[in-house]
Amino acid sequence: MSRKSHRSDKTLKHRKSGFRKPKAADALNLDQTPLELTVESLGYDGRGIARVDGRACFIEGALPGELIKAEVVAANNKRVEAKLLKVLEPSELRVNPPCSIFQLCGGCDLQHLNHEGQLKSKQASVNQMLSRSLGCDDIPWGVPIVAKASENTATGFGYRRKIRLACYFDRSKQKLLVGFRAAKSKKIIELEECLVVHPELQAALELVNCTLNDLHQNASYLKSLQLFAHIECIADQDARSVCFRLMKPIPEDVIQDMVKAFASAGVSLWFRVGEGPLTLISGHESEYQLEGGLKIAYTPEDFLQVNPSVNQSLVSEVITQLEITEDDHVLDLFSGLGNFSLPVARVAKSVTAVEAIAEMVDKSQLNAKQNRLSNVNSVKQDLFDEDALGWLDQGADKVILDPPRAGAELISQHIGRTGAKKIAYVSCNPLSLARDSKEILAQGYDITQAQLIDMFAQTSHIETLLMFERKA
Ligand SMILES: C[S@@+](CC[C@H](N)C(=O)[O-])C[C@H]1O[C@@H](n2cnc3c(N)ncnc32)[C@H](O)[C@@H]1O
Repeated sequence: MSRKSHRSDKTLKHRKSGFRKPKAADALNLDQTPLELTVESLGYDGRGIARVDGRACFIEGALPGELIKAEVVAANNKRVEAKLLKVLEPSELRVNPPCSIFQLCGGCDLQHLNHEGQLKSKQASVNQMLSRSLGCDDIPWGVPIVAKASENTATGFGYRRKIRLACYFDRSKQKLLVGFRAAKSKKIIELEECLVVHPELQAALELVNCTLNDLHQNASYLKSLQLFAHIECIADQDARSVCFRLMKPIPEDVIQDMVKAFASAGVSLWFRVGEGPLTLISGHESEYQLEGGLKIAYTPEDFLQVNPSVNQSLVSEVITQLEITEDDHVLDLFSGLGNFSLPVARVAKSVTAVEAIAEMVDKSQLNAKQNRLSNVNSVKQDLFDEDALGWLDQGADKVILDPPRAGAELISQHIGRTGAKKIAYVSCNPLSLARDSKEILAQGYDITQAQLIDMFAQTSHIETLLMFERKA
């Protein structure tokens, strides 16, 4: 390809994304590029933000307080995108990323910032979004919710209990490549070691890699490997399981060899073939434990909070902050397998757990039964549907909201109908949290505390707990 045609491809790319390749003489005065910039803050996507000609300039890999040299790669009237060329004056919070594939892998994007800096920057980012949406600058921040100090997860590594691995059969190497997708690409980064995964999950990962490529090298086996779409691995101190998503069925002798290898390592084996059912091939359904001996059974495709130690701290914090008493009826919305409902039911008079996925509703009810809790009522309901408002009208003393990234807009607009004194909102998306908080305040509540939750250390993902109390 000639240099000319290469350039025109790039221009097209910028037009498609809403950005254009800036010209040297435009308002940005880009004949000065590379630019020297002072980074002001960290965006909620983990990129440093500086100002260029009054516009926000986003720079991957740059940290607040740093003086950097950067080259503009795209711009429009409101924003500029720049590539980091050199850090001239590093932040004192900058560290060498310990992972050898940090630059390639799309998994962690904040390993160059120390753990304390990650918490501070994430809090500043949520604070800015809430302040803007609510028109106030006095959000009452409490201490972040972190892993228990006694566990090795306190440093923000070795915590993750669930990952999805992509698969691709490389014909030239006659090998199944298993790993994470590269940043902004479909390329698979082969994964031998991942520093954020739980040690038990690391062991399961090694088993997957070795087993698949070492079982046989004959043509029929290699053909089977081409049918692997992706793999879910779940493991922590309580259980280990691996679920293979297959495009088509694979031969019985291959399955039997996999069963032997996984059974001898104590890992439960699951398959889902095409759109068929999730099937336990060998081993048993897993469960994780919460304080007080509570056991929550799950299958590999169920939603699980990824960081078990931080999850335990979060569950305890929600119960404490809600000040649940034995007289309380609690509404747990977006309740999953009962991660909050079950520990809350130990203290409260009753819990209504509402969740959209039928399998999880059934498991939540079963989990309650197996933990001898008779005061949990698990119901199936799409909480984005107007019908859901009927559950609010039944009333509650306390409410837990733990929605997916889209948030809980409809519920927030009508939350006052519950008459609840206190609400705990657990959010994995600061944007929908800021939007929904405005609705909750309009329903007659105040924010009494905000806490950052250290659920996703080393990555830019942000989890927040916001507590609301009904105005007197
Ligand atoms: C962030 S998870 C929280 C689950 C649970 N509270 C926990 O701690 O494990 C969000 C849950 O909301 C459920 N969900 C997603 N969309 C929903 C909807 N429209 N209505 C009800 N539940 C929904 C998901 O299936 C998932 O279980």
